[in-house]
Amino acid sequence: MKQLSTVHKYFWKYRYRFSIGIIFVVLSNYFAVLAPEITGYVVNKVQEHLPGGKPVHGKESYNGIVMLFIKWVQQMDFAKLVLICSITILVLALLRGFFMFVMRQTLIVMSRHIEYDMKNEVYTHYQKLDAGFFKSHRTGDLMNRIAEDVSRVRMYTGPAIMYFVNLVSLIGMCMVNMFSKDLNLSLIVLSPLPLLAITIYFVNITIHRKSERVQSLLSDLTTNAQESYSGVRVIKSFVQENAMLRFFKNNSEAYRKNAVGLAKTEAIYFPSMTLLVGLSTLLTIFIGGKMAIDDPQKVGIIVEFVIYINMLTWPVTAIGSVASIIQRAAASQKRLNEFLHTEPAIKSADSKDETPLSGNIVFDNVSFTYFNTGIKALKNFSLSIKEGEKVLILGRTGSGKSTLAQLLLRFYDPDEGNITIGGKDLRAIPLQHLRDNISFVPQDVFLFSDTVSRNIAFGLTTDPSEEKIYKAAQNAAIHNEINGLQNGYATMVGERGVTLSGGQKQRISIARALIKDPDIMIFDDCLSAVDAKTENQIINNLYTILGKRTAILITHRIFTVLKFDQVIIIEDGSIIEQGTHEELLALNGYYAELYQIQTNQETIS
Ligand SMILES: Nc1ncnc2c1ncn2[C@@H]1O[C@H](COP(=O)(O)OP(=O)(O)OP(=O)(O)O)[C@@H](O)[C@H]1O
Repeated sequence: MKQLSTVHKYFWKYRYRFSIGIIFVVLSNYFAVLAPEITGYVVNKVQEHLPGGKPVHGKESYNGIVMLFIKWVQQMDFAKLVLICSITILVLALLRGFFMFVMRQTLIVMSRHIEYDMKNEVYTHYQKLDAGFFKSHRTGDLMNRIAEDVSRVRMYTGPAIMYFVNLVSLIGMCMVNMFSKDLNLSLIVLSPLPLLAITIYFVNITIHRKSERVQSLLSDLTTNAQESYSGVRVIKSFVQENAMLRFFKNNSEAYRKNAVGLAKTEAIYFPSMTLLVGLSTLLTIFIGGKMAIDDPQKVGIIVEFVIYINMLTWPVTAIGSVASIIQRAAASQKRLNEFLHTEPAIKSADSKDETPLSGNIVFDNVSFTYFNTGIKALKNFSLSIKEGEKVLILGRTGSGKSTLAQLLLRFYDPDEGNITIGGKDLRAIPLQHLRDNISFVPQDVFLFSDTVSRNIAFGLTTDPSEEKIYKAAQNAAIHNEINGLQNGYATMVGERGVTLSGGQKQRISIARALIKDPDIMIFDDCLSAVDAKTENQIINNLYTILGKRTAILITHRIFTVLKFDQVIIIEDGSIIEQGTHEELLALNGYYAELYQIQTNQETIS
């Protein structure tokens, strides 16, 4: 419960709506409890008119408004009295219904506003967290928090609060009326209700546990099916259809068993609830009936009590569900709090310094270990890149090349040593300013489910002109292919759109970086899926585009078309060779060997 105090700020935010909602709940119940009193009164009047009926002289206590109503109608003749009472009961029901409607309109709508605010809060927090956080949390888990957990907390901020206020006010009002009329009868007929509430609470917990299990099995089944569809080519080529089918059948069987178990529990739940409610009504009729035989003047009260018991049934059954909604919401809020209290490991500098960053990048004795795997990706790494220099970074797979780029963009901070740009430590530069000034083409291409042109313009704050988009695409050697798509630049790509080849995606990703037009550019192995001819075309274009910019090109290949000021060879997180193309050839090491292999291949092809 303590966990839920985090959402109370929202109740304060929507305090007017919240207070009006509570008033509506109370009003709807107030009109509801007037009806049994009038019914009791009219039943007494009917009893008096029956052959052998006795006049009722009891000093029944009525609500103030009901007393005034009785004073007004008791002068009327019998038929008119019954008619007016019936119309009044109908009007009270309508009033109750109206206030119930506005109560839902205020409290449930408030909970939807809170849900919206919470989703925004969670989403905004996701945006602030660092790359390390996303590596150590499963995407499914993160999605669950923003969808499932927020929905469960909404159930607390809306329905649970509404049912709770409803049941407290209705039970309170009914009890006041019942106790003031007959204390003993009240205690007897109300006695099964706590038992009903406790039973429902425990059954609800069981149902919840079972449905959680069914939910998780369903999610396994869906993942299983989804992997079978997306990996269909691997499954078929390895002739594993039967094995996959067996796996699916096992998952499916576990799901079936648990779903049937849940259905059985639910099948017992509703009839037993009705039975317990029926018991209360039966008790009222039985004991009240005996009392009415001894004293016919009590008939009105008995009828009133039967109505109260029926009225109380729903709120009492709701006690159990409200308790379990609150429990679930508390568990979900705990998960949300854990995450909302996670401080981003990478914090932006508290400075407004926005002096242009154009080069002079220095890695000074930098070491970095990935905390989740313990892999030391960079070891005492030192490198100086002057403004305007073009640097080629080569090395075997896993040698630490991408880590270098990620440290420069501050996805992570080094464990030891410093990285500076223009003499300023990265940690002293506002994060947004740093990233705005660097264009990065990552190794893993990601295209959003949007049009080609919007994917290219993604990093810009204002909509660029068509010409600017075309220019970026031309420089990335993808313009003609985009024009060849059915809807050209308006073609949808990503999950919902057309299937682009790996090389096409890489080039759209390059165009996205080029259109940003910053002073520092990093290309991380972004030509791996492009054929040699297109690769040459892009490299040639880069030669012109890069101009005076500082550029780092990470790759597995040597590009002789572009003249690099420095070529760096990394091995196991440290520099093993460094110099110009000519210097490294003269060294006769890794670079020379790679150059030799590449030249031989090019000659053969
Ligand atoms: N997010 C990560 N979490 C944990 N370990 C990582 C992570 N990223 C990379 N590593 C490890 O750090 C080492 C350096 O990886 P890095 O990606 O920098 O190499 P690379 O030279 O860019 O490789 P490639 O050429 O294959 O892209 C590798 O051993 C890799 O397994």
